Amino acid sequence: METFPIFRTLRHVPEESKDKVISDEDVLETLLKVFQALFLNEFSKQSAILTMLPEPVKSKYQDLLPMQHPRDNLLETKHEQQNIFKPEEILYKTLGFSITRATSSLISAGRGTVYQKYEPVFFQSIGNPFIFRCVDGVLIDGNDKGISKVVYRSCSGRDRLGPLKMSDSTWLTSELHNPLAVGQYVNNCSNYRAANVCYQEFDMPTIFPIELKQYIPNIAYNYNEQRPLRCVVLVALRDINQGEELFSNYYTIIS
Ligand SMILES: C[S@@+](CC[C@H](N)C(=O)[O-])C[C@H]1O[C@@H](n2cnc3c(N)ncnc32)[C@H](O)[C@@H]1O
Repeated sequence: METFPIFRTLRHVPEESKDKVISDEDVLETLLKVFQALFLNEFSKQSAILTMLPEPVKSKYQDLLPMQHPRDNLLETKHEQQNIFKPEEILYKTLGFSITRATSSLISAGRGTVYQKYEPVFFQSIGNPFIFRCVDGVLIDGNDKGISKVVYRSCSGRDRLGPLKMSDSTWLTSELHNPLAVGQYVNNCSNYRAANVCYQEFDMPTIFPIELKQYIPNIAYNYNEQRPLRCVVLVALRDINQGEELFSNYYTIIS
C-alpha cells in the first residue's frame, strides 16, 4: 500500500481566470449531451412527469420522440419493450468512455452539498476529507456518509417540484443514475503517480433545462441561494487508457 508522499505535489496556476482547461461552454454542452441521453433512455418512466411540465418542455420531446407521445398508450407499451441501457452504457455511447469506482491501486465531477462561505459547515466538516474548497471560498461536501449524507438528502427533498427532482441523490446509493458523479473518489497524485485529471469549477446556468436537473449531483445548502449552483468537474489532462486509475491534484495554488 502506498502512503501520501512526504512532500505534497502542488499544481500551480498563474491566475484564477486561467484555471480552466476547457471552456464553460464545452462543459455545459457535454453535460447536456449526457443528461439528455440519460433522460431519453428512461423516457417511459419520465413521460408522466413530462406531462406536468410547461408546453415548450413537452413539445421538445414530442419532436424528438414522436413515437413516444404520452397520450398514446399503444406506442408507450412499445417503448417499454425497447432495451433500456444502464447509465454507464449511455455514458459510453454518448461520450465514448465509461468510468467506474473501483478499489484503488493506492486506496479511493464533483458532487455534494454546496455551502457559501458564510454558511455553517463546522459539524459536517469534522474528519471529513471530502470537502472541496473552491477558489472563492464556496465549499462542496461530497461525503456520502453520516451527517453530510443526511444534509444532502434533506436539501434534495426540500427542493423538489412535486414529482420532479431538482438534483440527483442516487450517488448516495450503489445505483447511480448519473455515472459521472464519482469525482470525489479520485485520489491525490504523488511523485510516483502523476495527475491525469484536474478539477475545474463550473457554475450551472440558471437556464439549465428543468427536466434534466434531476441528474445534477449537487444541491445548494441554502434554499434561498440566488447564485448559480457551483459544481466541479474533472477534466482529463491527457488521453487516459482503458483501466487506468484517475489521479487529481488536491493542492492547487492560484496566484
Ligand atoms: C476525497 S477522499 C478520496 C476518496 C477516497 N479514496 C475514498 O474512496 O473514500 C480523500 C481521502 O482519500 C485518501 N487518499 C487520497 N489520495 C491518497 C493517496 N495518494 N494516498 C493515500 N491515500 C489517499 C485519503 O484517505 C484522503 O483523506
